[in-house]
Amino acid sequence: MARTTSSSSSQEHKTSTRRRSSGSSKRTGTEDTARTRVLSDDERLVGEEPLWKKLLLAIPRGFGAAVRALAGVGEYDPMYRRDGLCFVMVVLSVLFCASEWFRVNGALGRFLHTLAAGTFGVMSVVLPVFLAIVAFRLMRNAGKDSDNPRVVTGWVLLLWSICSIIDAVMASDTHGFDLSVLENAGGVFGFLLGSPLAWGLSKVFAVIVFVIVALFSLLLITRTHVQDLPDCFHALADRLGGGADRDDDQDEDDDEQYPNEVRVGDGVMQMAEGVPAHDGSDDDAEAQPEHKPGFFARLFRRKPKPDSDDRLDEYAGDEAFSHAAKQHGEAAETRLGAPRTVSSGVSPMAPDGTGISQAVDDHAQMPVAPAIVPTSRVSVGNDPWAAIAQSDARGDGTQTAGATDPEGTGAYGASEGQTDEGAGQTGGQTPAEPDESRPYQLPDLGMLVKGKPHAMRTPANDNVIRALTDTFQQFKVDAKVVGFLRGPSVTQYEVELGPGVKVEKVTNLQRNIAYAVASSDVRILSPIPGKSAIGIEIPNIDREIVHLGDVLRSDKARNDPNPMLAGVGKDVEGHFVTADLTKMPHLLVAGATGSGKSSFINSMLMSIIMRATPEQVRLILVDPKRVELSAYAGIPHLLTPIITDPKHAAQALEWVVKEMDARYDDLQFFGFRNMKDFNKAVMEGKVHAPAGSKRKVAPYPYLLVVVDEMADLMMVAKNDVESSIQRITQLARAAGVHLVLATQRPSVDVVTGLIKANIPSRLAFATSSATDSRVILDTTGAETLIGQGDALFLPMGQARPIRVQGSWVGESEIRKAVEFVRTQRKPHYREDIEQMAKEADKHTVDPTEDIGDDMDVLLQAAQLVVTTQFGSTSMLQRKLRVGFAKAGRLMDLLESRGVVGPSEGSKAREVLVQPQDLPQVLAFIEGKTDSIVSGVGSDGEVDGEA
Ligand SMILES: Nc1ncnc2c1ncn2[C@@H]1O[C@H](COP(=O)(O)OP(=O)(O)OP(=O)(O)O)[C@@H](O)[C@H]1O
Repeated sequence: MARTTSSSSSQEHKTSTRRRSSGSSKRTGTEDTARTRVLSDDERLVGEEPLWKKLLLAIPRGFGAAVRALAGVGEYDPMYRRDGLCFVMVVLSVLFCASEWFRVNGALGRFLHTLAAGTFGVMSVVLPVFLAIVAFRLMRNAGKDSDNPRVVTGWVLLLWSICSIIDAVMASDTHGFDLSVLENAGGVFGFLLGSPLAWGLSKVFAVIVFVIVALFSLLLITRTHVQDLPDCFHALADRLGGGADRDDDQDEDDDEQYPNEVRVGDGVMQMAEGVPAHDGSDDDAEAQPEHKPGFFARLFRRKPKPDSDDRLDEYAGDEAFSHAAKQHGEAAETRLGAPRTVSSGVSPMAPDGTGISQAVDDHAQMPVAPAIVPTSRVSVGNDPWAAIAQSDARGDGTQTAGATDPEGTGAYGASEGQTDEGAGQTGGQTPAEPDESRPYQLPDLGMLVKGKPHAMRTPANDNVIRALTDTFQQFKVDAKVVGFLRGPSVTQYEVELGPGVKVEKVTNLQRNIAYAVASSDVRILSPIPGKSAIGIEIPNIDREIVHLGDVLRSDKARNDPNPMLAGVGKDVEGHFVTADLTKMPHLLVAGATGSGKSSFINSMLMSIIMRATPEQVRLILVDPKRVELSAYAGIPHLLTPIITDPKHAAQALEWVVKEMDARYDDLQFFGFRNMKDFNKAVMEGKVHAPAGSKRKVAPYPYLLVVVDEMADLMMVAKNDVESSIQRITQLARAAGVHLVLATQRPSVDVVTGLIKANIPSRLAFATSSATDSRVILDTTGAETLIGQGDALFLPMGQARPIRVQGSWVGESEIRKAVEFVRTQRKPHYREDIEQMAKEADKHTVDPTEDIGDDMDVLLQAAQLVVTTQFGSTSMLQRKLRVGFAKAGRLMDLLESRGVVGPSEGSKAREVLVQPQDLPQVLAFIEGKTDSIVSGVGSDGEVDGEA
């Protein structure tokens, strides 16, 4: 990234230098640069204009330039030109108002009347209004996206067709050109087409033609497409006939769209006992009638500019591989290669080398294929050095990571208009009032950024091969790099041993290799599975970004209609990796802070937004960090507003358990083993509601619950969360409910044995220690990952984790896609989830109620257990001098507060909090804080940081 930035800035520098040298040599550097920029802007503006416009404006521009030159005025602001034009139109409007409406009898008045009436006939009377409207429009709308040409063309066409109609009716009987007749008909303007058409076709047909043209011009003015006309008529009929019909339609639409949402009190089949009914009337906004701007409103309204909303051109979250510090300058890079070349004694490279770099160049020019980029094992052949020498001699073709393809951003503009609806939280952006009668459209994959083609070999790889070979030579190990596989972030070098050489001779060199390649993250695989060779994985210094768009556009993803498919990234061989979330069926994502968890969750959610309709997948997003998932606020896939309060999250999980049970009841009732079969049978019309029931049987959507930070939930309501997760994970697969749990604290108190046992698929990003890696993957390895999306992926059923570079999706892409879906449908939230949370809040009892008079002794017990990290009842008996029954009760109280785990028979209980958290624990037991981790207590006395 750093290199890309510096090279682009140096490029800019060169360009400006070139411009300077071609400009006036007398100017100072600063002036000159500024001048170059202004000129180039202006040139760019003129260059973008079509030829006809340039020709048309050549004379006025030339005149203006001459006046400015004479008056000594500098460059003008193009805005003034527009204002000037509007001003002239307003003045003309006033003049024609005087001549046409008040018929002022001066010479100018008469001249203007002759001019207007001669041109427009009797329509000259509307000329002042016409000019005023056009001036008003130009004043309010400017720029490329203003639609001015279309709207002004519409108005001119309307005027022309009316003039032509008048001409056809009133002047076509006079065969010939008679200005006095035309002045009282459609003027010269109408005569041009009106009379000829009336003469050649008959008056009636000419009029019909012009009426059609007039209607078309109205469509142009109102920016209405022909296909929208039925909607317009429908809306008009609604307005005239009252809202009753509309409400019925709305209900029907909702029934179709959310078929499983059983309404309260509509006599439908009840869900299992205790399951809150699926109340379809769950959206406040639904009470408000949909409002689409009317026909006349659109005649004059200002078109919202795509960039007039709150969106930025670029977001901080667009940047992949962000570094806290960047290196600048080229000297450092030059120095890097030089000493090693000398020390290794490798012969200098041939200056006319070809081959390798050529291959790299070819890749650079390769069109971006939507299919899987084939990666073949690059064979270095018998003599790798020749190739290296040649490639280095060329010294080009390096693919630097970090640069995004600006063209790939796609020209997807924001949809028109935004409202406050659906935000409801985090001050999120607001979607337009969606027209839900239209079929739902998935966002176009072209909206996502295209990455560079995968490079199979770069000079950086050759440098590493040289360093490896040097190391083997220096330590007199008979081993040779015979090939390598370049992935986006890591390359696996294949090393073959000479006869009789022990594998340990290479594995023992790990630290020396790390030193030689200047990377601490060297991983040695001995052997590479399925090969008699050792694999050495070394991070690429020129990492590639794996764009989610490329993963989703791959053949593999395109050919899979599964709405729950997530684009994970690329493996070390450069193959795209996708994951079927239904098969996971639950996924644990863990890694240290900054390792790429949130980026993965973004990619996963974006995969769903891009591929699944809200009818197919519904989401519950839990974001205790509050900012990570806020971009998704208001998407129609959401079942509840994004949950940020960990306590409410625990309630939502409970709701999921009930929903799942209800689904099970349904499956049982209809005799299906899982939701997939049930949905299939419903689609084929093989499932019918029992006779007498009004219920419509419809496919169930998948339900995906994403928790961005599990630790926060576990701290608040460990037992509830754990038991909900356990129940969901055990049963959810058949019911189409799937969990994705992420945490940056992969310690045993967060990722408990119970959770681990029930979540079979794991995705480990870089961890800070081998212990953390073991907690997630049951094996080490994640601690050697290089961060920023580098991950070990262990899907269910696979014995060994695969190394992947996670896919990246920028914030701008997320916002575009989110806006696209939000403008189509409103989210239909389930109120019962929120109700459960509210009721739980109401029922919150005094946290110290069950402790009674034992508070002091309980605090002592907590202190003992936490400081000794030993959860033994007999220890409490001894140290606190209490009986067995009391010690047992104290231990149960500690369990209910999440201090110790459940009883494990005669063994001591697991202690779930660390000694350093003792002050928070004591405050929590005393009821001063809401949770063991919360910083400030309910009465504000305790600071969790203490
Ligand atoms: N797949 C990726 N490709 C490129 N860069 C990435 C990728 N994933 C993460 N990064 C880089 O790493 C930074 C941190 O990533 P991210 O926010 O996903 O980490 P995190 O694990 O969620 O951290 P935290 O737990 O603190 O939220 C990103 O801003 C980005 O610069």
